[in-house]
This record gives sequence, C-alpha cells and structure tokens, in this order.
Amino acid sequence: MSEKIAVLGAGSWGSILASVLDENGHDVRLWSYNPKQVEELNTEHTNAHYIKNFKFSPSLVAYSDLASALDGVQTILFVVPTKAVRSVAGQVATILQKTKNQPALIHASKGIEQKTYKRISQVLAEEIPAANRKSITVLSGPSHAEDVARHDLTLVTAASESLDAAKHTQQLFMTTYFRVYTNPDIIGVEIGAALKNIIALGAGALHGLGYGDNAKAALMTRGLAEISRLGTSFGADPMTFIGLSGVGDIIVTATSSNSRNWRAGDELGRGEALDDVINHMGMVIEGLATTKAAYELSKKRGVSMPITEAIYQVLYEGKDIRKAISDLMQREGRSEF
Ligand SMILES: NC(=O)C1=CN([C@@H]2O[C@H](COP(=O)(O)OP(=O)(O)OC[C@H]3O[C@@H](n4cnc5c(N)ncnc54)[C@H](OP(=O)(O)O)[C@@H]3O)[C@@H](O)[C@H]2O)C=CC1
Ligand SMILES: O=C(CO)COP(=O)(O)O
Repeated sequence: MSEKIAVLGAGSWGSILASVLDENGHDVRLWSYNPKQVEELNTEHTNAHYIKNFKFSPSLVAYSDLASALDGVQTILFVVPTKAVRSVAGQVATILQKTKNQPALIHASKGIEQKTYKRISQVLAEEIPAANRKSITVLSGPSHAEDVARHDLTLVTAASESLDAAKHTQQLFMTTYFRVYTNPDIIGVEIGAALKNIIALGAGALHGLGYGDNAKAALMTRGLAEISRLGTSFGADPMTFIGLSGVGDIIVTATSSNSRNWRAGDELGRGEALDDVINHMGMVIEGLATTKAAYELSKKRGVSMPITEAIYQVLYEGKDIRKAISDLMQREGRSEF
C-alpha cells in the first residue's frame, strides 16, 4: 500500500533510497538542510555532488522545511550521518509532539554515537518518545548507492525488535532489484553495519600500501571475528555476523572503490594526510569516528579488538601504518577460535 514517507538526509544514500521508495509508488518527501541542494533536486532533478549521472523522477519532491516534509507522514526514514542523528531526531520530536502524528521510524545510517557509544536506534528512541512514534527499524546491508542507482541487484536486511515493523519496512522497499530480508537482531545488525567501516578503512590502506589478496582476506576475516566478539558481548546473535549486515557488508565495502571508507584508507596507505583525505572526500567517512568509538568501547568492555586498536593508533596517535601492521603480525601465536 502506498504511504506518505519523509526521508531525512539527501546525501548519496538518502536520495537513492528516496528514489527507490518513489519508484515503488510512495509519496516521498526528501528533506535536506541545504536549500541549494533542495532547489537543485526540485528543478534539475539531480543531486550531482553526492550521486553522479543520475536523474531523479520529478515526482520526488525535496523540502528544506522539516515540518512541511513531516506533515502527515506515516513513516520517517533517517539517513543523515551518525553525528547528526541526535540533533535531527530532536527537531523531529518537537514537531511530532505538536502534530500528534505517530509515524514508524526507519534508519539507514551506519555508526555509533561518540562518547555515549549508543547505536542509532537507541539514539532515536531516546530523542523521540514512544508516545510520538511507532517502532524503530534499521535497514542495512551491502548496498552502495551507486549500484542501487543503476538498479544493480541489491539484498539488504530490515531489523527490528518488532517483526511487524521489520515486515512493514520490507514491504515499503522491495522491488525487482532491491530485495529485503527481515531479522529480529537489531543489536547485531547495527553493530555489524557500523564496524564494517573500520575494516573497509584497513582494507583500503592495505591496497594503498601494495599488499595483495591474502592480506585483504585475512583482514576481513579477522576483522569480522572481532566485530562479532564485540557484538555478542552486547547480546547480538552470532549468526547475524555471517549475514548481509555482517560479512555481506564487509565484502562490499572492503573490496570496492565505491566505498568512501575504502577510498579514504587507500589514500592514507598511499601516504596522504588524514585532513587532506577528509577535505577532498566531501562526503561522510563514517569509519573514522566509528574507529574511535569502537576502540574506546572495546577497552571499556574488555573485548580484544587488535585490528580496531591498530587502526585507532594510526588515525589518532600518529602511528606509522607499516609499524602497526608489523606489530599485528607479531602478536603472540594463538588459536583461531
Ligand atoms: N552511500 C552509501 O552507499 C551508503 C551510506 N550509508 C550510510 O548512510 C548514512 C548517510 O550516508 P550518505 O548519504 O552516504 O552520506 P553523504 O555524505 O553522501 O550525505 C550526507 C548528507 O547528510 C547531510 N547532513 C550532514 N549533517 C547534517 C545535519 N546536521 N543535518 C542534516 N543533514 C546533514 C549532508 O549535508 P552536507 O554534505 O551539506 O553537510 C549530506 O546531504 C551514513 O551513515 C552512511 O554510512 C549506508 C549504506 C550505503
Ligand atoms: O555502507 C556502505 C555500503 O554498504 C557504503 O559505504 P561507504 O560509506 O564506505 O561508502
């Protein structure tokens, strides 16, 4: 059934997910805090900085006023970068309290909040009282916006504590090229989604340094092992990490130059300075902040995450990348499992 849906965040992922929903016949309102971008979307039907060579349907309407975008919507999809989720959710809560509307919430962001170490669904639940919304679902998996834009085959998962909510999200998005599964393990899906970006940074760096396939496969496999150690310490289902939001998303981000995290790692591996990499990317590189949050979380919880720790030391303590790799290789021998 067709719904009125607000998509908050008009970057590469928000705008392409809005386009999928628009193609599925929903009345989609794409909100951006940048009025110039809203004008470009509504007049040119492009979003050129974030997604190249893509024309949006004129039926997709962009808004710069949040209250107008939210007017009468049944569902709100949050796709802003992690660091913006709390402030945008706070603005949404103020509007919902006035209108008495109770939409379903979905998010597709990948990160962990700095300092609080909260998952995105926890931040949304804190900011938007249960009386002003329905349940919360995360949509996640191996899904570069560039591939979805050209209708390449994409499989993702919708995770929620409520099976009805996950099924609702599945129905909103399913198309012939965009297939959605359900999963009750929102903890595992959000942790896998956030932490895979650390491994993508590392895989890019290995590439930039000239390492080969063995090194990249090793990083992805052992990276997944430490993500799943942290995730299960929070009660995540270990199976989730061999699913779309775990191994699936590691494969797509740690092997593709479409990934901003992989590209950032590649440039760091080639010797570029971190500030330069951030400045010329012009889009969010979630793995940088996630590395810090995950490293601090691993220390707090006593979970061994040597790869995350090595990447943290390179990014935040100025450690030489080759020395970090050499130290990892020379850790005491141990059992794989
Ligand atoms: N790109 C992809 O293929 C995928 C991305 N994701 C996840 O989706 C989330 C968004 O990523 P993506 O769309 O790629 O990021 P982009 O960098 O492409 O776009 C982010 C958008 O959010 C805007 N924004 C930044 N801060 C705020 C704020 N405080 N309030 C409102 N809007 C803000 C940005 O505006 P401005 O640039 O002007 O600051 C920009 O329009 C991330 O968590 C990412 O990991 C998940 C799956 C796939
Ligand atoms: O999460 C993504 C694909 O699943 C996108 O990754 P990047 O943010 O590294 O581009």
